[in-house]
Amino acid sequence: MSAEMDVLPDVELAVSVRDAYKFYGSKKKPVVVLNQLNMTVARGCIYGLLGASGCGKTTLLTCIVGRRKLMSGQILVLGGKPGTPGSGVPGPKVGYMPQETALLNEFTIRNTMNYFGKIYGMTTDEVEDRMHLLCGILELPPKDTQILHLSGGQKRRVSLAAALLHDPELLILDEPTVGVDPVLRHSIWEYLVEITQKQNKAVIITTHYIEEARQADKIGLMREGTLLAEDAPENLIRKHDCETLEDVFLKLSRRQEELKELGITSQSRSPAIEQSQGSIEKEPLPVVRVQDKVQEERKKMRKLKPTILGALQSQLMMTALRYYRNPGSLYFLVMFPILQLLVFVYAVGHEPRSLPLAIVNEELSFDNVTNCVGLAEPGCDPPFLSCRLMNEINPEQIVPQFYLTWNESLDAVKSGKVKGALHIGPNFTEAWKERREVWQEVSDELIDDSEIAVSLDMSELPIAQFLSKELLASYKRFAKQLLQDCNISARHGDTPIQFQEPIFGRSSPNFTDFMASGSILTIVYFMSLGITCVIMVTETMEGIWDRALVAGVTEQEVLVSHIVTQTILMIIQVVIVLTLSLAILKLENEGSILLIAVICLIIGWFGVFMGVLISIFCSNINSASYFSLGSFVPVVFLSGIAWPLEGMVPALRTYSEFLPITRATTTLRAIMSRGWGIEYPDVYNGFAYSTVWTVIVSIICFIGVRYKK
Ligand SMILES: Nc1ncnc2c1ncn2[C@@H]1O[C@H](COP(=O)(O)OP(=O)(O)OP(=O)(O)O)[C@@H](O)[C@H]1O
Repeated sequence: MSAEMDVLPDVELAVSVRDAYKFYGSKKKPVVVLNQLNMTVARGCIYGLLGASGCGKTTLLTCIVGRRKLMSGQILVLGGKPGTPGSGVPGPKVGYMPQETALLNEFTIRNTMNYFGKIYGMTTDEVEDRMHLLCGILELPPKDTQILHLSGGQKRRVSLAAALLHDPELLILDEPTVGVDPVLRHSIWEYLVEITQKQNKAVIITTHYIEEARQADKIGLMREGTLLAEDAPENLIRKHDCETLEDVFLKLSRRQEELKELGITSQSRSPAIEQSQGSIEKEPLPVVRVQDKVQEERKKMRKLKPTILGALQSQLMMTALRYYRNPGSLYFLVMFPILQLLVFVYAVGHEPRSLPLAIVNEELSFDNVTNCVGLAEPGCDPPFLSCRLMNEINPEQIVPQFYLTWNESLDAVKSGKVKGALHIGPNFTEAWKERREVWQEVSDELIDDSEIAVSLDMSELPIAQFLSKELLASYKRFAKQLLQDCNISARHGDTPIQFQEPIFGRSSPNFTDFMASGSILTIVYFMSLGITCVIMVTETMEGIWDRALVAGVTEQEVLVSHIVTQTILMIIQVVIVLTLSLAILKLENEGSILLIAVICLIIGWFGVFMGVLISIFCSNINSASYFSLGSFVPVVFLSGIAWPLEGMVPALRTYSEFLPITRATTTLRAIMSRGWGIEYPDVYNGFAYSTVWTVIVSIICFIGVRYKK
């Protein structure tokens, strides 16, 4: 058989498949789907491909349109090998209606036709003319009806119209009449007969209605990856002495089983497969003239050439309509970055407030303890110094809860009622006075009496640290004031380390400033990644991606159109995030807004390409979501966004510093907090690293997109 392929292809053959072999899975455990299959489809012929579910029909059709490759064997379509330059397949020569409707719910019928028309390179007028014709033939609802509101059968007809839109030479229809009522099914067949007979086009059609296939000129009966027979329906019925095609199929299936039991594989008996040789003898079918306009239309159609511009226009139109008709998505696009930023700014990094602290003041009776009102007298010799100390505690930050004994206060800490306990002994004031007088010879006992014991719940580190800081500050204020009142320099009460005005940042920095740069980049990165990934996986699942490729646009061209569209969305989000964080929330920024915007855009692009990469390897939304969500925690914790890199285990730190978001975070922090420009290594390193990473991932995407599932 393959020798036949070496001679010049028969120009009257629309499709010729020889010894097609294909399996899914690994070489070790192959699931053979096409097994030395031969098939011949002439021009001017309707070829009905029949077979049980799962026998490999769709796989065969996708190989014919060039979307899948055979492991061995050959396919010629309209004289060329699908997928080779100049073959025109995939391309406008072929019209493909996949099994799934492959339509966008957000579109109207008109939008759908314009979308595919633009991909094919048709003008708006050409699309309008063809749409008008096809709407009549396929009895489509009004053109401005949204796909979402169509029934299953109506959607299939719109999908069929999309396959017919550009008037292709070869039509490949995977179950076009499912869910279509008998009357309309009849008129669809009439139309197919019309275009094959009058325009010499070829149609390959799969259907589950075996008797419907009697209207085909030739039938291929497929089972377990091979064709059991291939001939005109009447010939098959006559040859096998059956009454219906169904009987023929059952008879041939039984024979295949018997041959299998005898150990005769399809490969060894391939030449014996029943095929009609030479031209197809066909009974003239009772053709009802649908419309002679078809002929005129065809003359009007010029040679179409899909372009990247057309793909881009379609992509932009699709994205705009998706957001217009889906307010939820628009909300996600605009409001999510705003919400995320607001949550970050108002929830992270601020000093804790209203922390309950158990206080045991043995200097006072319990009644007096609860309020030191009137007891915190000024001067060098006040009666209750402990009340002076209490007054220094900021009640907005620390809420005192008074206890009688130290044990009771410790129990309160253990039971979680308070965050810590503070103890002032009965001789506190006396001890302080004595300390002041006998400064040189202070005994241990005196030091004990003047000490304030504090016991904290250290399980919540930030709170414990904050309480320690606040209590130390309160003590300092108390000590300094007392010294001042006693005419001693307040500086004696200070620690000998004096912190001057900071070189960068604020005197009392908060964690929000530290995390701001990383949070801005994380929001930009994950929003870009998420949106790109979801849109690309959805399009693949909806069959839109495949349809665009069958129309003749390359994977790379579709990818470029996606990247341009996603870039527009990403720029919108960067503008939102930066306006909110810098202009409205006024996060600390000492640097150039241009540099901030550029690093955000680079990370946004990195997110877009990572989204593309995930969509290449994940064939459904679930796995893509798991992948995206799973990468969130490592990115946040490894990039030094939440904790300084200096605090990481050394090996992990080396690895983290290699990551693009880590460098970009350091860069953005340097720009925003220190006002550094591009001349500083911390700044240009981040730009260089994230750019190189983005370029590497984009190259992988452009190569890998060919293998997109
Ligand atoms: N991408 C894939 N990976 C692995 N197996 C696959 C893949 N696509 C299809 N198969 C398997 O290959 C076999 C043939 O599938 P195919 O879709 O070609 O059958 P079909 O005849 O078109 O079925 P139906 O009439 O139900 O659409 C099935 O067993 C299917 O599970």
